[in-house]
Amino acid sequence: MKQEELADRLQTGNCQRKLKSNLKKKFQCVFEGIAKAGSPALLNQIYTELHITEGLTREVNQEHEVRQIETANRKPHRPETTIRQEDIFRVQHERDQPIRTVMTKGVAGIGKTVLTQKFTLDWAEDKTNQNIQFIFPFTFRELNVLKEKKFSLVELIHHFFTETKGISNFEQFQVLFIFDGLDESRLPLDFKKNPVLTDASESSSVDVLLTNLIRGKLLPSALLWITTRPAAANQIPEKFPDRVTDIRGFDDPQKEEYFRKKFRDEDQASSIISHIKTSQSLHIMCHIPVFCWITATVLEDVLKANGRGELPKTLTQMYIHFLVVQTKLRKIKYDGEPETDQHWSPGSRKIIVSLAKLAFDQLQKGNLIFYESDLTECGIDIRAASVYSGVFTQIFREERGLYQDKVFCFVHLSVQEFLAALHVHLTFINSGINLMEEQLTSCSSEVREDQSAETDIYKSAVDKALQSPDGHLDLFLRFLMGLSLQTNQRLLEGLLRQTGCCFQTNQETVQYVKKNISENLSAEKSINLFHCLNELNDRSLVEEIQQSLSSESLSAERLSPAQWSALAFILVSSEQSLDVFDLKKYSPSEEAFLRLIPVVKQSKKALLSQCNLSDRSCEPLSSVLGSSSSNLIELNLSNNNLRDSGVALLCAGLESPQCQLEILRLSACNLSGRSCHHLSSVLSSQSSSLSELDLTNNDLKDSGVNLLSIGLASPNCKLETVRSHHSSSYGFCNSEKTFKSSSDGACWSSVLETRSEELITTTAKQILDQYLQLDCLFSPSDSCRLSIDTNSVNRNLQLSDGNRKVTHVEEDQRYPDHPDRFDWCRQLLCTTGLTGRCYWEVERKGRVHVSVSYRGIRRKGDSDNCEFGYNDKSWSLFCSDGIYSVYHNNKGTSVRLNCISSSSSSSSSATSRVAVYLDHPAGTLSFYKVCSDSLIHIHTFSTTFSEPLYPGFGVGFRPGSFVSLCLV
Ligand SMILES: Nc1ncnc2c1ncn2[C@@H]1O[C@H](COP(=O)(O)OP(=O)(O)OP(=O)(O)O)[C@@H](O)[C@H]1O
Repeated sequence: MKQEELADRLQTGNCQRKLKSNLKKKFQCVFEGIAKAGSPALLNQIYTELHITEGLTREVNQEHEVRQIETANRKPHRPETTIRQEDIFRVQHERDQPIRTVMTKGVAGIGKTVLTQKFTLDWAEDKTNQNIQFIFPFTFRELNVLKEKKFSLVELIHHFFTETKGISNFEQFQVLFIFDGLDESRLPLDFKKNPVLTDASESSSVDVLLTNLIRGKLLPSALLWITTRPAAANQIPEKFPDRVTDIRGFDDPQKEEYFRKKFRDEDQASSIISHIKTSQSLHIMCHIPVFCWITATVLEDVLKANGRGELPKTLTQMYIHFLVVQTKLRKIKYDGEPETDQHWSPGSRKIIVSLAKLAFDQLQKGNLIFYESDLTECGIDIRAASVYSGVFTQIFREERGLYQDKVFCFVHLSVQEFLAALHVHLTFINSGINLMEEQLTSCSSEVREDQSAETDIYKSAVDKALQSPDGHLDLFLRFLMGLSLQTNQRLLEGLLRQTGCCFQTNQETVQYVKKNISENLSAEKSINLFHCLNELNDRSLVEEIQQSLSSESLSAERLSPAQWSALAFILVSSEQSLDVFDLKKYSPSEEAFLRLIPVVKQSKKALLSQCNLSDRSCEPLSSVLGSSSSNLIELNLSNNNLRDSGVALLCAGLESPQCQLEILRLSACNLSGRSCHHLSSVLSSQSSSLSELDLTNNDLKDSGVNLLSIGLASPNCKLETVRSHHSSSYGFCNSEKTFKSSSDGACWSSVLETRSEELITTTAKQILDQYLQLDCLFSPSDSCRLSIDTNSVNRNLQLSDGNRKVTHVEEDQRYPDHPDRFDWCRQLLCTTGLTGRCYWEVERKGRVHVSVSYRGIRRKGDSDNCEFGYNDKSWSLFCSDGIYSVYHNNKGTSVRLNCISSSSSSSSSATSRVAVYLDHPAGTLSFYKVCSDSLIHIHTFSTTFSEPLYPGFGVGFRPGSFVSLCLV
């Protein structure tokens, strides 16, 4: 080796060692606001793994066409990949292209900065990624300050990392640049206009250096890692990042791990964890690490006070508590005063008021690091600032800048955002000035004390936040909304002069936020406005989200996984009851289902029928069923292509001792007898709570029923109702058979009785035989006697036979006018709205509609809104001679009956019988043709009925057609 080369190597080694050593010093302690107080937290000790996933695509700033192609190409089954921190640049498969640029997105406080620090520390400690020779971690905060200056890339490196001054060419090394906090960037980053720069020794603005690094023109061999809050990600054109990752925060075990690491005392950690679990919203909120840290601080205080005081539920409440705790600590520590409820001394009030002003002024300007001059501008004396950072150690901090000059910042950006909102609020309360108006100088801001002035603040804050291209006012807006609630203001008593944001103002703000949601916003902006509604404690938040998704103003198709989890977070943390989860109200898709699993887990009843689910959904659903925190009691999975493989997965959860499920509907799930094997084992498991099982419209065959009966015969089986539908060799042609056990002596009793006896000798076949011999199709208690609502009968329908028969006639009948009367459609309704399980039969001749309808169906005129089956309020079977079609919401399907008996009455003069079985709670409506000894299944509607259903008939086609109610 030549001497020169050797010298170079030594030089490089030296620089690397020094850089590693300095980075180790810089990052081994994580500043959690306690550094000054004496016991810095070691990053390696507190670092808890985060859930990081590879984002499928960027969802922002895309051309319309590109979006369409991308949506079409997106493979729905592509599994979500979890990435470990140290593998952020590692390709998944050998054949994948190398990764040069990674963009990591994550909401405020999710741990982006800490993640980059941990990555760098592990490298500096020689643990990971040793193929990289130099890591240069930059923050946009620091780069903003150099906005006006000129550097070459090499000079910029030397400027921040003096250790590497001996190296003038980095091309020969594997270098990684980290740029943390793109959302904080004040550089224009104009990729269209900035000139191309390829020479690392040529001087230019920091902005040009950065755009060229990202373009790959400058130092193309270097790796780049950019982190950002999601709303600001669109500053980098989509084509540049080779990988986009999302930080999803802590999952439940990681939350616990965080608190166990933070509180070394096991008892203290356990009681903090169990405290958090008592509040659903707090527990959910803790998936964001910065909230874990704030919660830890707040709860430590709550526990000291023997658990007194209400737990914070919203973000604003959390930060208010945090501020109060800090003020209390300051009072005890520095003023030496005893702990009382009066923690706001004039001194602490003054400090917080000044810091809040500083926070707002600087946030407006986009500054997150402040110099002495910034502080003086805000009226803060520099000596006072040092004192503030010394006493409010967990709010404000003093650091040494590059040249050892003093710089200040808030301990976390979210704290600055909270205090900025507090300042806007305080200013209005104290002086009536609306700081959110366009001109921000106090002399030009109008002073208005009236109520509309207060609403104006919130409206203009919403406008401003929506205008911000990088979302830098998003969190601020959430806090401002939260502070408008009186309940929250009360928590700040002593700091705030009591105010009165009245209900009216609150409602107007809510309406304004909703109006904006309905306008075509980006997903990020909509989601932030949902957060705002949550802060405003708005009760219609859940419907608002459902409406946005179903009206496509928030396109379910284009939401990223992280955006879905934000929605799930908002839904779960909203105080609204989510007892019934109806997936169709959000988006009837597997994607939506998988993303909203936390909401499913919280609900008691999950309606997932006809939602395009496959066996892919069954594994996560199974783990919900098996989880001790799941509330699910009823699950409707009917009409999804789950197949046997799905049911097998589902059964693992059903067999779990934690599973509390009582009702399971698997009608038309493409199941064969194989599913029965698994279900049977669930039924015989001791812990199973299943009392109702619907397996209709599956091809179980005799062998399946046979297998099922083994479970049914188990002494552990708690099943009371099972519905199965099978074609069998026992003579039931494609018919549905309902077996119901109840104390009134219905069909299943014999099986159940047998079950309680000595079963060891009873074979499944015997049991099967027993119940197939039972000759009843429905429980007698289900049959119901209908009577016609005479006020609804159309004048061309004649009543006879004690009002049990209606016949189409030409001459008008003399019925009085009535609002309920169908004036044009030849229809009628029955008197009673049905909500349970009901069975009825009618005799018919000619072309008739046998229907059910909500009471609200239109009665006047000839529109689709009146006619059975042509609107969303009614479901109908149209029977002609030997022809059947079913209709709902203007969609018709004709049904072919394969049974021989179906052709027996095809003559137009013949009458025939139709049976209807409504299971309102299960959401099924079945029609049958009645043969002499059996029912022939025609069609089953599977849906969710939201109102009572009224049987009705349409006899509209030819005089002489009739419908007559039968006595069953
Ligand atoms: N992996 C982790 N383990 C333990 N604590 C963490 C972790 N990540 C973050 N934290 C805690 O959360 C706080 C906020 O994290 P961080 O500053 O990295 O968030 P961020 O995503 O960069 O936020 P912002 O977008 O607001 O800048 C940290 O100060 C630390 O207390």
